[in-house]
Amino acid sequence: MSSHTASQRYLSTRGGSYDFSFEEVVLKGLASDGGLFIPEEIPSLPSDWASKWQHLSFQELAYEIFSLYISPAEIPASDLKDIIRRSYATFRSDDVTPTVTLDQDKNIHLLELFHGPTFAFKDVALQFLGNLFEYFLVRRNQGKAGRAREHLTVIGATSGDTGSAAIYGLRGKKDVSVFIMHPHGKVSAVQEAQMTTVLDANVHNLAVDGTFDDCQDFVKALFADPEINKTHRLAAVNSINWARILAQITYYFHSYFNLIRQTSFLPASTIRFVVPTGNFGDILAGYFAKRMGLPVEKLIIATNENDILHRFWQSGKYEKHPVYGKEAEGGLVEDGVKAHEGGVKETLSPAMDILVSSNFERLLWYLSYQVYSTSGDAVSQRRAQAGDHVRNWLNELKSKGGFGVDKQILEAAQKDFASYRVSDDEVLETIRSTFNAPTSKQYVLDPHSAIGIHAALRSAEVSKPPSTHHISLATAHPAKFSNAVERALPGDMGYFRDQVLPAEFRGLEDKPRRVSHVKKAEGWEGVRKVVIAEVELELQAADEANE
Ligand SMILES: Cc1ncc(COP(=O)(O)O)c(C=O)c1O
Ligand SMILES: N[C@@H](CCOP(=O)(O)O)C(=O)O
Repeated sequence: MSSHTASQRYLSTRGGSYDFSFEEVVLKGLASDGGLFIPEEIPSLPSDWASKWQHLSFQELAYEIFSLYISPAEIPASDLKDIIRRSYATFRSDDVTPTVTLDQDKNIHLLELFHGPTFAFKDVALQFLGNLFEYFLVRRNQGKAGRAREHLTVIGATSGDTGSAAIYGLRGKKDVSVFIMHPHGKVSAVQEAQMTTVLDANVHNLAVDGTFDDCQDFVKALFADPEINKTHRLAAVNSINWARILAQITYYFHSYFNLIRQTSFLPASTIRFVVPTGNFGDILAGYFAKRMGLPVEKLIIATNENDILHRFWQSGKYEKHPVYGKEAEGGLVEDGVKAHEGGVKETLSPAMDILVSSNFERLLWYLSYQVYSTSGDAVSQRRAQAGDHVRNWLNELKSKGGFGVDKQILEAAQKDFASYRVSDDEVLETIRSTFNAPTSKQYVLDPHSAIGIHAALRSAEVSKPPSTHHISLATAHPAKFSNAVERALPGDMGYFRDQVLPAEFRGLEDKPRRVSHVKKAEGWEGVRKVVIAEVELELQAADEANE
């Protein structure tokens, strides 16, 4: 236990109960039983939240929301406000995450989440997490020198956006080394350049032969490895880290209030958030907002052709078996289950080319708690039972490649969420039609945001009442994925270069880079070797600087 009074206790989705503070959960990332941390209680909103919060800035709203989860005994109010202020001072929009209306007749809006330093929604959480790590380390290292100082070894997996956002959130920070694994050759050219052109000594890029899921598995293997955990304090920047989810809750509230201020939306109207989904972290923050009391009718999961979540919402079966023609045929077969490489399809929305969505485990816990709880049982027993269910499902996923849930679990999931699967052709068509629509003023969508808009339009066709407002999350700037934009708008690339391409991206790809290559055969142990060696070099350099 830390010396700071815990805001609330955290549980592991796999049944463990931990007396950890917010600080410990943020620094640990993953529970030692392999589960993800979840807060014991989802706090309810204060009764006057709607009137009291409606005119708050993004930063003020973040403070109110975070304060429901973090007690001032853990982070004093003035310190939390300062962390929030510094985290969002790096954004190019004063509103941090503005909401714009794309189609007034159909009530389709876009929540623009790409105004941070790396032009992707990940900045909202990772600017905050970088400053949180720094805050905790400064506090822990007061009066300590040399090797007695606590050092964080941050390990992350990325399909392109988390990596650059984490690197920009942590570059140059004292007592932190950051190692980011990306699937070699499978991120966009701009994403790769964003990550590998950062040459700060504490930043390490690893290009791994394999898929994003392999990188994510390597992260989990390192967290479970007793050897590295004996000598290194590992920390997570992926959305397995609870602080990532917490930070993302703010923009659901902020957008709701923006909608009320900017449009004909009345608090009594119906609202749906549409979220392009891969690892299920972004939409899980929406689920927390809804459970806290934000009046959201449904959360819409929008997947690309890697549609494990969409298939689950249709069938109650969560299966990673490949269903994609040629790639599937080329896949490996283990116990009748085709392994990853064949299961992931490379699409025009590469950041969502994910087979297994890590945060889905958190939702499963809540569904299981809701459905299987017996009212007579003690709360601790009910929590443990939910953890047992999740552990069994996850074991089946590992051993058999999938699992199925009972009808009641599926129905509970369908109550809060609906899903759509969007193909590459539909992505291109949506970028094109949005650009050409008279109402949307040549708006250029990135392919991930186009997946959201396509799903929003389909949901709008069937929504009752027809006045339902859809807020679709624009998760990245189109310049990060110019390949898809170029295919959708071949005649308008001059416009794209002159009007859309940010100055920050011009010349980026020509800058010097640093990246190590991890070959397939080296596996996660190969990554461990690189991490241990490079952290030691950094620590030696710090020793020499202090002599
Ligand atoms: C641009 C973009 N859109 C959508 C997603 C999906 O978000 P999540 O993984 O939180 O579901 C990601 C990455 O995860 C992304 O980088
Ligand atoms: N799309 C992500 C994949 C990692 O997801 P995370 O939200 O769990 O960090 C990326 O761009 O890296």
